[in-house]
Amino acid sequence: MADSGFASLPPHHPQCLGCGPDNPAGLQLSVYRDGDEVFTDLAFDARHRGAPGLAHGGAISAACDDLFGFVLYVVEEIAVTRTLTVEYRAPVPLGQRHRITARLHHRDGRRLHLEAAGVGDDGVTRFTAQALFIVVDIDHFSDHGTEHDVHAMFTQHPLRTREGG
Ligand SMILES: CCCCCCCC(=O)SCCNC(=O)CCNC(=O)[C@H](O)C(C)(C)COP(=O)(O)OP(=O)(O)OC[C@H]1O[C@@H](n2cnc3c(N)ncnc32)[C@H](O)[C@@H]1OP(=O)(O)O
Repeated sequence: MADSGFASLPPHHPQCLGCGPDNPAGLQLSVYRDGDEVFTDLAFDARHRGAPGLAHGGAISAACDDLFGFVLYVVEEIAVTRTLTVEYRAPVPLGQRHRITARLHHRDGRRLHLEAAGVGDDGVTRFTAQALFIVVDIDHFSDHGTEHDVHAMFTQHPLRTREGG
């Protein structure tokens, strides 16, 4: 459970693999904003198992990728992942809570350089991640989702489109 006093951020959409509350196969991240950073408190469970007792690297990567998608609320742009690098520094035990924090490192035109770290309640940093997101406009999504779903995703969110300002 996150500390009170931080702004809760809405999921990208209800079925999102990372943060959708209606996706039973998802991570169901609850994400908060703390100034220019976003964070989530996550304990991987049996659905995310890799080696016995340990979280799968793909699940850790998915958590980082989705959390980076919440930095967009800070940047106030729509962007998508072009590259994602995860450094697995130590095994992540199932059931052990980690706080994953993400932020914009710097921006270069359409390129958003992002960084994240996952730190256990015991203070151990078990993974870090860097990503390059590229700013896109809403048309990026409209070829694949229904018009209704795409507009619902963005009208609920304080994200600006490149065209919309
Ligand atoms: C609403 C948000 C939800 C968030 C959910 C969580 C995040 C996600 O999982 S998003 C889903 C996964 N990602 C995707 O599906 C993206 C798929 N890729 C694409 O659609 C395209 O490659 C896309 C849109 C990223 C970029 O394509 P395009 O718009 O043609 O850009 P492109 O011209 O190739 O590159 C844009 C700029 O980035 C630069 N660039 C591209 N790749 C790199 C790279 N690896 N390193 C450095 N620079 C790069 C280019 O040189 C270019 O620079 P400039 O503007 O100065 O010329």
